[in-house]
Order: sequence, then C-alpha cells, then structure tokens
Amino acid sequence: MAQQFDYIVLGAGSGGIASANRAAMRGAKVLLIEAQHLGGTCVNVGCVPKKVMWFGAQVAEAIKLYGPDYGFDTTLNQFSWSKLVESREAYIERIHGGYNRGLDANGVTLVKGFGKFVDAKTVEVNGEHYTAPNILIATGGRPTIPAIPGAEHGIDSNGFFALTEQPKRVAVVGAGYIAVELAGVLHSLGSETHLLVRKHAPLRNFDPMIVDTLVKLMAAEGPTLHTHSIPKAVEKEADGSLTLHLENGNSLNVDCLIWAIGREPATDKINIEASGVKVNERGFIPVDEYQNTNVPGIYTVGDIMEGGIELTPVAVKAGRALSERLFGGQPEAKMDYSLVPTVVFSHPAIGTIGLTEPQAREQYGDDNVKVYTSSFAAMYTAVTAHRQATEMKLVCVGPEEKIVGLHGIGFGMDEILQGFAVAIKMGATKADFDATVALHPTSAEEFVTMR
Ligand SMILES: Cc1cc2nc3c(=O)[nH]c(=O)nc-3n(C[C@H](O)[C@H](O)[C@H](O)COP(=O)(O)OP(=O)(O)OC[C@H]3O[C@@H](n4cnc5c(N)ncnc54)[C@H](O)[C@@H]3O)c2cc1C
Repeated sequence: MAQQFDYIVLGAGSGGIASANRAAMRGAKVLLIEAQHLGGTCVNVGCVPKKVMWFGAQVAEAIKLYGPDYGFDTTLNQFSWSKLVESREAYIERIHGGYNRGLDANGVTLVKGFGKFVDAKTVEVNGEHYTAPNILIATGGRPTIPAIPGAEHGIDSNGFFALTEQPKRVAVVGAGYIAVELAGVLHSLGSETHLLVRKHAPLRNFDPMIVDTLVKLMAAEGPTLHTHSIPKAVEKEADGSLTLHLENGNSLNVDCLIWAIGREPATDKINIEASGVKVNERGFIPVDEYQNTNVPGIYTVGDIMEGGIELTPVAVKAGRALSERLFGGQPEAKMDYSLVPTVVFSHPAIGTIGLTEPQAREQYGDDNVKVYTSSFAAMYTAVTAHRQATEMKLVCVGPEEKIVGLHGIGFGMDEILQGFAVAIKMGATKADFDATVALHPTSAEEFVTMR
C-alpha cells in the first residue's frame, strides 16, 4: 500500500527544500526525498564550499599582496589546505543541522534514498511506494566529463571539493564561471594553475568589458590562461602526473586535472518514462511559465528545467512560487526569470545584471543605446604596489535612459550588485542613479556618479 501525501518533492537541493518547506507551511502533507546530502549541490559541492574557498583565497591575497604596503611585516610560513577544508566542512555540517531543524519545524517528512517514478502519481524509494497528486522533480544536475581517452584521470567540481591536499600543478578545463572560480581559488592559494578555454576567452557571454578586463588581469596576475585549447586525450604518467594533449598540438603536464565544462541534468536514472514527463534531447525538462511539465500534477524547478538559469536563488524562488500557487491560495504565483543578477567569484569579483552592451545594441539599435563607464584602481589596492583594475558599465536605452544593464569587475563587486539589482528591477533610469547621493569613499559610488 502506497503512503499518501499531498506533495512529493524529489531532491532536497536548493529548489526542493525551499518548495517542500513552503508547501508544508501552507498546510500540505509533504514528503521530501533525498539520495545524498540535504542542501544538494549548492550547500555540499557548489556555492557554499566554493565561497569558503574563495574567502580563503582572499585571506591569502590580503597577506601576500596587500599586507606589506599596509605596514604588516608578515611571512606566510605555511598554508594548510586540510585545515581550510576542515573549517569548511564543519560549517556545512552546521547548515545541514539548520535544514533538518527547519524541515522538522514545518512537519516535512524526509526520506533518505534514491527516488524513482512508478507512475505519474507514485514514487518508489528503498522499496516503499509513496503517492501524491502533486510531484516536484528537483533532482538538479551533475558535472559533464568529456568523451575523450583518459578523461577519467581528471576530476570534476565534486572532486575538487573532495581534495584533501592542495595540488601543486593543476589544469582547469572550461570557460564558464565555475572554471574561472576554481582556477582563481587554486591560483590564489598557491597552486600553479592553468585555465584552458576552447575559444579566445572565458565567460564569453558576459559584457566584453568584463571579459577583456578579466583576460588582462589573468595575464598580469594569473592563473595562466590557455586560449583555443581543446583537450584531445589525457595520459597518466609513471610518476602519477597527467599529460593533457590538446587539439592544437600543445600538451601540458600537471598533477591534477579538473573538468568544469558544463553540467547535465539528473533525469536519466529516475525512471522518468513511467511518469510520462517529456525531456528534451539533452535530458532537460521543458516547463511552462508556472513550472508545469507536460503531465498534469508534475512540476520541475532548478537546474533540470529546460532554459532555466542554473543558480540557487532562482531554484529557491521558483520552488516557493510553485508551492504558493499549489497550496498557498495564489493561483497566479510564478517565478519571474527576467533581470536575474549574477556574481562570479573571480579575482576580483564580477557582478552583472541585464543586457550586455552588444545585446542592448542588437535589441534597441545603436542610436537608442547610451553607455556610461568608469575605470579606476580600487582604493583598497591603490595604496599598495599591487594596484588592481576596477571597470564598471551602465547600459541605458531610450530618451529616458532606462538602465537595462549594469556590469562591473572589481574589488567588492560581489557585495555591490544586490542593491543595484533592486533598482534596476524597479525600472531605474540614469536620472534616478544621478539623484542618489554617493556613498564615499566606496567603489560602488562610481555607479551613481558616471558622466
Ligand atoms: C561548483 C559550483 C558552484 C556554484 N556556485 C553557485 C553560486 O555561487 N551561486 C549560485 O546561485 N549558484 C551556484 N551554483 C549553482 C547551484 O548550486 C545550483 O543552481 C543549485 O544547486 C540548483 O538547485 P537544484 O534544486 O536544481 O538542484 P541541486 O541543488 O543539485 O539538488 C538536487 C538534489 O536532488 C538529489 N537527487 C537527485 N536525484 C535524486 C533522486 N532520484 N532521488 C532523491 N534525490 C535525488 C541530489 O542528491 C541533490 O541533493 C554552483 C554550482 C556548482 C556546481
């Protein structure tokens, strides 16, 4: 006999936990199924451990690059990778505790195990059957490994977080934000780091100002960027090192190879056929604007939805909106996927929202687009020998100069963006920015003082 619930959530990651909790708060009887760890990718092998490592890298930079000119006579005797990992994992354990308490407080039933569809209303876990009129698929994704000889000698981002020792020489392959972030952290913490990208630069879909600045900073400070570098094969040498052979004829010998070439959806092992839910040729699930799949009563949010934005707050917001619609008496509740801000924890950080300059010119025509920029060395770095560039840009359209894009790379950009994202979401114009009194002295003030 199947146990009956109002709502079954498959996957306790960012989207699943948020949706399960909100549904339970609205009175639904909720079952949450998780195969591995509460919190999913973000908490265990994504945003959270990544940001801790990035903070570690910030500490290293403060000591090595900036400390001396601020008068600190410091010597870095040693850096313990394993201590950093220990602190990080203890922090993650505390987050797990918080999630458990939250689910308990809301009355969500948690079952640990790998869930599979039996039919459109039934899921099986550990031999038990559970049924509900509403089922959310929130199983997220996993890193892609390329199909080349020897690829198995490399690790992925999950493997990066499992490293107990710091690699001496490492190659990170990929041009997206995860590749940039992992390479930046490893470089700043002292590994000889190589970032290999297929084309001329990483983060190619970002505003050209961001891409150009990042490439210049990498050339000046590292990691070593290898452009037009497509891996062809990986060979394990007798000494345990790895030789990466590239299509352009070059090769690179390293101790550790990290694939960060993209992610694929976890829809292939959940017997999705039994549910009737359609997936596209890559395994992502198409949904309408209300997160409905093609099967009534089955929904999806997060990294496995087709055309989604693979970020935690997006999965969380979509999951909550869905629960408000199903159980909270808000029949029109839905996620608004427009103007989603993004930060890349590079060195320095990148923040971006809205259209890039080329996108705005394409969409509105050159005559309707006005761009404002600012370029300076962040004050934190400007008083040291290690001056670091900050570049900012506002992309405005029409006679009212509505701001449709805001982009920045520089010290503090990760924390600067959120407030500006609110203003832009509200439809701010350049005049609104100009009317705002600057906060001095900050980098952020440049956004309201551009001429
Ligand atoms: C290295 C890295 C860094 C990142 N950094 C950021 C960042 O800084 N900011 C940001 O916003 N986003 C970041 N992300 C992206 C973010 O982690 C994802 O967008 C987010 O976790 C997606 O949430 P989700 O709910 O769709 O899936 P997930 O969080 O992946 O959760 C899916 C869960 O489902 C479980 N599961 C899968 N199949 C089953 C099954 N059959 N039965 C039971 N459970 C199952 C999995 O074990 C997992 O716990 C990062 C990702 C990575 C990999």
